[in-house]
Amino acid sequence: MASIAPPDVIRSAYAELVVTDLAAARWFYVDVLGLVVTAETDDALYLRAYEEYTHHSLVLRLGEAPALALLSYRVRGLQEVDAAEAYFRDLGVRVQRVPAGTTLGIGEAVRIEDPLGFPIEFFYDCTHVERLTQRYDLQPANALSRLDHFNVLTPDVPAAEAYYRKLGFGVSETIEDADNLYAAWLFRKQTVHDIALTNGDGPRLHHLAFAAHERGNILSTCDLLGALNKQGMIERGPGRHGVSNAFYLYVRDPDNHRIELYTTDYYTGDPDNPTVRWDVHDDRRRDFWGNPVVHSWYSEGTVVLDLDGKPRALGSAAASEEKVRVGADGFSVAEDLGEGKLGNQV
Ligand SMILES: O=C1C=CC(S(=O)(=O)O)=CC1(O)O
Ligand SMILES: [Fe+2]
Repeated sequence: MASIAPPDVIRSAYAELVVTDLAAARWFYVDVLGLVVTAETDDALYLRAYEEYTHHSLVLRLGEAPALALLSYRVRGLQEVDAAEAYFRDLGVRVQRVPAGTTLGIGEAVRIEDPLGFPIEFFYDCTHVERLTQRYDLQPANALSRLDHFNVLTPDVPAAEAYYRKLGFGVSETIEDADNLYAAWLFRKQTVHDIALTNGDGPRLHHLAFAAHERGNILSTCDLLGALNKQGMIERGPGRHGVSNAFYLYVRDPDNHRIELYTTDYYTGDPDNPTVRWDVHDDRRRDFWGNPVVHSWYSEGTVVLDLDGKPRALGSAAASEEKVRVGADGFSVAEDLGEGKLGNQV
């Protein structure tokens, strides 16, 4: 029997995070990160960045405990929502067809619990709102332009990569050695990724990333956090990634959700775009300048909910990048640490 074609995914479009204090979250995402409020209710905020004309790219919903409630991809038309329903019903995962307005501003959609354990949505129709690209009268120094990607923690990166390749995603970069594939970056839009797969206990969300136009926007967020004496919300960076080449900063929100600010990765749109394969022992892979990758960045993530809103149990990761190479700080494998010598010290 002919296999059923996957839906034509355009890009990672929005995420829904559960936050425990909506006012604190509003302060962080609106007053500090500069996202724009498209709509707000007693228990939810619908936010977008300055280049975005679709209703939102982030929903913050008040709840008991911090969690990821949904990762949502936009597809190329309503017929692709139908294709998603057929494809995933054939795949045998849990599928829900939800009516327009289930999420404010989003049309009819299909929601699944994907094979990796994540709550995923596919939609096309949505409410258009003012695109603020040239509203320089509104933009702060640290303005963000758009949602760029999701990064998820999963215990079996090879299986996850194969699943996303079958969905038509291209592989832009990997981190690997002879024994393991530790991480992979996959795309549908013509940049480095819409989804990154990070080796670790999962399913958990590692981070959501917003793109800025230039490094100065990101440095302005660093300055703002310092001025507010909230520099402790900076987890990693600023720095230059090896993978993706992007300039980056990772911050933790009041519920400890991880947000990356990200700029200047590269075009991946030609059909023969080559995959960049990093050796896990290359200390430039995670930070091109050799800055340390802090332990929390490898180990911490956000709980994921199923379609009934219940937290998913975690599977344990077989391999661990951190055990092989802590990352750009040059710590080498365990025996180097055992002798008290740093892998990169002469
Ligand atoms: O977006 C990203 C691009 C590169 C990296 S890495 O730390 O350079 O591997 C991490 C990341 O997945 O957040
Ligand atoms: Fe990222």
